[in-house]
Amino acid sequence: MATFDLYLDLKGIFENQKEKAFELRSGDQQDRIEKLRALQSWIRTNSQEIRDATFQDLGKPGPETDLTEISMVLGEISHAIRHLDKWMKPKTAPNPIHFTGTNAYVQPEPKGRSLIISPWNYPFNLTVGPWVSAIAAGCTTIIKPSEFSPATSALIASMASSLFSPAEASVVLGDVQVAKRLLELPFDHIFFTGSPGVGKEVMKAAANNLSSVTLELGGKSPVVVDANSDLDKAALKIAWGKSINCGQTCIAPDYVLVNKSIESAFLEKLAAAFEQLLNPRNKGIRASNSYGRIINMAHWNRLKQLMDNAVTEGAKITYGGEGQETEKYFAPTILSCVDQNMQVMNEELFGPLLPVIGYDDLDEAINVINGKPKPLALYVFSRNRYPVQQLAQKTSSGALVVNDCAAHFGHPNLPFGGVNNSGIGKAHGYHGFIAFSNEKAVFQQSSRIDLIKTLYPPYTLKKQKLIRLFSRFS
Ligand SMILES: NC(=O)c1ccc[n+]([C@@H]2O[C@H](COP(=O)([O-])OP(=O)(O)OC[C@H]3O[C@@H](n4cnc5c(N)ncnc54)[C@H](O)[C@@H]3O)[C@@H](O)[C@H]2O)c1
Repeated sequence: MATFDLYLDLKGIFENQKEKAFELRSGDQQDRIEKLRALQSWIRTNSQEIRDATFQDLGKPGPETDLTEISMVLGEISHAIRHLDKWMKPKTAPNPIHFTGTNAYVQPEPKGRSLIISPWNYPFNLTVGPWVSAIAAGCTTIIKPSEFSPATSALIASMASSLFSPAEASVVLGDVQVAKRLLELPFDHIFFTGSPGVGKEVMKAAANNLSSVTLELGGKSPVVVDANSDLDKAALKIAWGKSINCGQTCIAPDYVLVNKSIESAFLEKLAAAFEQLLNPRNKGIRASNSYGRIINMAHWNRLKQLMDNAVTEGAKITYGGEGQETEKYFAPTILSCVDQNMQVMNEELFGPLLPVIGYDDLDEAINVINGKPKPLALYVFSRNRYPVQQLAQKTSSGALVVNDCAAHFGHPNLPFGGVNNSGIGKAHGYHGFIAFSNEKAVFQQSSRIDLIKTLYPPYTLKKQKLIRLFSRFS
């Protein structure tokens, strides 16, 4: 397979996958497992190249790449290999009484030709992860990774070309224009990971062909810290969730709502937690080899402007606040005295800024959360059941995580995804497999007992009684 550049014939690449997509419908489990094993082996052999590429793109520390990019994808692959047999099997649909004698089951079949469009923040994980699901489901794939993480995107292109024919998997390198042109094609499924704004564009384009979509989007994921919580643990976990990839994580804690009775203690512990994680030898976080960089100057400037704007409007920087432009270094920064109307509370931060707002009553915190679009994740730290139950009942989010941050991403059996503005559809494990599969309903009438036939016209009195009887069992 060759790597494709900007203005090559995208339609040609798409057409070239038609026959293969048909061939893959045969549902050869062993064939899919062999492909997954080949991918697994390539990743294991080339893990240093992956580390180098993500370092080049985002200054990601090697161990962070191991944890959040490589091991996540390897986990996704081994989980798929282990469970593919079960996933591919038809699932019996139990018969109600009037279907007695029929055979009904759900047979997952590959949707066909799929498109994966991915972002720059976890450029390996969020491109190859969905691709694993597409392979497991038996789809062909065109992949458009982000233009803002060029080293990792190029590496993925070379991985694809060494493992697959272009008829099965093609990586198209390019920008928004390329993505838009790809979206004109009648894919059977589009798996998009990115911002809610672009997600809307993707869904509009998909509507022209009625292509199904999985939209893995972003937003503002809140954290609620209850008065009765383990503050040291909460601070450490929030600081970790925010410092990984410099906060450029879709499920990073975006802002914290903390009970006012513990607000000042929490602010101190949060600052101490950042120090513990990123500055243990007191040489400054900038010198830390455990902290990455902002993707580009446009995002660095966006974050600086957000921080300056908050300060101008009365927020206080209680920790951090410094940066270094040429290195694209931006310190983890805690903002207090934050107001709901500030810009930092009204757009996804996607960086190391962390506004902290005190609340008196849990309902106040719930109202803040419900005043914004439904988040991808909602975190709550508490020793009590009551606040957790209240948040579970009164708010909606892609995930509810209690006493931890971001850890749910790695759970192989949980669906990963948002709700409305934070996403449509789910990823990971079985849920990813299903995203790329059509759950075909198969219904086979019995040649011996056919109760359905007894309901056909003419509607004699006896048949009317029978219909009424059956409707009681429906
Ligand atoms: N839910 C998740 O799993 C998840 C994971 C990571 C990031 N995100 C979200 O992604 C966003 C950050 O990533 P980003 O800046 O790369 O997102 P983005 O939406 O700007 O870009 C994502 C991809 O879409 C392409 N694209 C951009 N504009 C397009 C358009 N008009 N039409 C078609 N394609 C277009 C880009 O080239 C890129 O490949 C954040 O909002 C973050 O929360 C979500």
